[in-house]
Parts: sequence; C-alpha cells; structure tokens
Amino acid sequence: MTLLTVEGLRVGYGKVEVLHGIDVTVAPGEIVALLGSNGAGKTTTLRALSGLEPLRGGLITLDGAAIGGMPAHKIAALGLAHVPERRRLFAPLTVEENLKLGGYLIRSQQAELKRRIESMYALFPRLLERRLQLAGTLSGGEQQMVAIARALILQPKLLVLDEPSMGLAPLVVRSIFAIIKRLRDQGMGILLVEQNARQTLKIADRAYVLENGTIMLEGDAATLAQDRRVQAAYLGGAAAA
Ligand SMILES: Nc1ncnc2c1ncn2[C@@H]1O[C@H](COP(=O)(O)OP(=O)(O)OP(=O)(O)O)[C@@H](O)[C@H]1O
Repeated sequence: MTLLTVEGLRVGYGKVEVLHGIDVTVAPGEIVALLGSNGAGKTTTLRALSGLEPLRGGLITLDGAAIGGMPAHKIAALGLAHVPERRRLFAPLTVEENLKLGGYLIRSQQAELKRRIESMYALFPRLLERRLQLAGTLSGGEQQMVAIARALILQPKLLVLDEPSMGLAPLVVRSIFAIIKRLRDQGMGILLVEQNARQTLKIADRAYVLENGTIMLEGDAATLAQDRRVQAAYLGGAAAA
C-alpha cells in the first residue's frame, strides 16, 4: 500500500524550472530519505507537496486523495504535516502556545486539543518542563522538538521534515532521529530531507538522491549507503560505517 504517490512533479520559480518531473512514493510505516546537494530541489519538493508552491505538472496522491494543487490548509487537514527548514516557530510565544497553534484545525475541540498537547508532552518530556518558556529562547534541539510536536498535533498520516538535524549537536540529532523512528514504528509515513546522509541512511528504509531537479538514484537505504556514487558525493568518500 502506498501512502504518498508523486508522479512527474514539476515546479519552478519564474522562468526557471527547478523540479523536472520527479517520482516519489512513501508507504505507511516507512522512512524515506530525500538526499541531494545544495540547490538540488529538496525543499522545493516538500513545499510543493504541502501546497506551498504551485505545481507546473504532475500528480500527488495522499492516501487515495489527489492533493496536487490544493491549498495548504486542506492538505494539512487530509493528513500531511510539514516541519519546515529552520523550524519557523513563533519566537515570542511559549512552547504551549506554539503547540496550540499547530492545532488550529481542531481549535473548536478544546478538550481534544488539550489531550493531544498532553500526548506531545509524553513524547517530548523536555517540552513539559519548558511549556511556559518562550520558543525563541529554547536551545536548537528543543526548538526542533517543538516544531515536530506542533506538526504532530493534527495526527498526520505523513510527516515531511526539512533538515531536522540542521545545526544540532550529534547527541541531539540522535534523539530527534530516535523520535522519527518511533513515529515510523507507529505506522506514520515519513519523508525526510537531509544533508546528513550518513546518519539518515542508517534510519531510512529507502532513499532518493535528487540532483538538479531530477532523481538520479533510488533504492533501499542500506544498498544506497554502499553505492560508490553516494559514498563519493554524500558520505565523504568513505564506506558507510
Ligand atoms: N523562492 C524562490 N525563488 C526563486 N528561486 C528559488 C526559490 N526557492 C528556491 N529557489 C531555487 O530553486 C533551486 C532549488 O532550491 P531548494 O531550496 O529546493 O534546494 P534544496 O535542495 O533544498 O537546497 P538546500 O539543501 O541548499 O536547502 C535553487 O536553485 C534555488 O535557488
């Protein structure tokens, strides 16, 4: 069964086409990595899936619903949650206020929203300790936890994450990746954009390598980690440990 199907996705900015017809699938309970160097089109792909960039061509299906071209809030309501690059929290608001904003689509159901926020504190106990702290004063790792928790409030089927490890210490990256694995094990589909190819290929089930808006390689993550082209371009030339 496929949760997300992307076929022939084309996106551009002005006169420049950035994605030249890419195909991606994600199954429930699967971590799929999207790797590629700077400017390859990874962020653009995630933004197009979430309805934040208009499509120039292609089909996107989420759990059987054609979502390509829908407005972002409708796509979110159908079960796709996006954790954007650099987290984009509301810095002058508290942790809890940020989580409440994540639940905007269920804001009329106060008891349910409260229950879901409590479940986020169970997943990220650190956020319970910091619930009244302003998001802008949190550490980078704590901010990433808020960004993920905020996306999870709507109980998505598919979570797309844009470089969650960016700027974080290795220990913090490990704990964020452990949470991502846990979500996968609960049946969520995960599409993960990362520059940190070595660690990402260790937790991913499958991966795609995007270069200049085209998928150059795809396959199961363990096989790609052994691929000489992937090792040369993304793993510093060394065999993946
Ligand atoms: N708003 C925009 N307007 C014009 N060009 C853009 C815009 N956003 C991205 N681009 C261009 O589209 C291309 C793909 O960018 P994108 O951010 O998707 O790449 P990326 O793979 O996520 O790179 P990085 O790893 O550096 O974040 C780049 O050439 C970039 O300059």
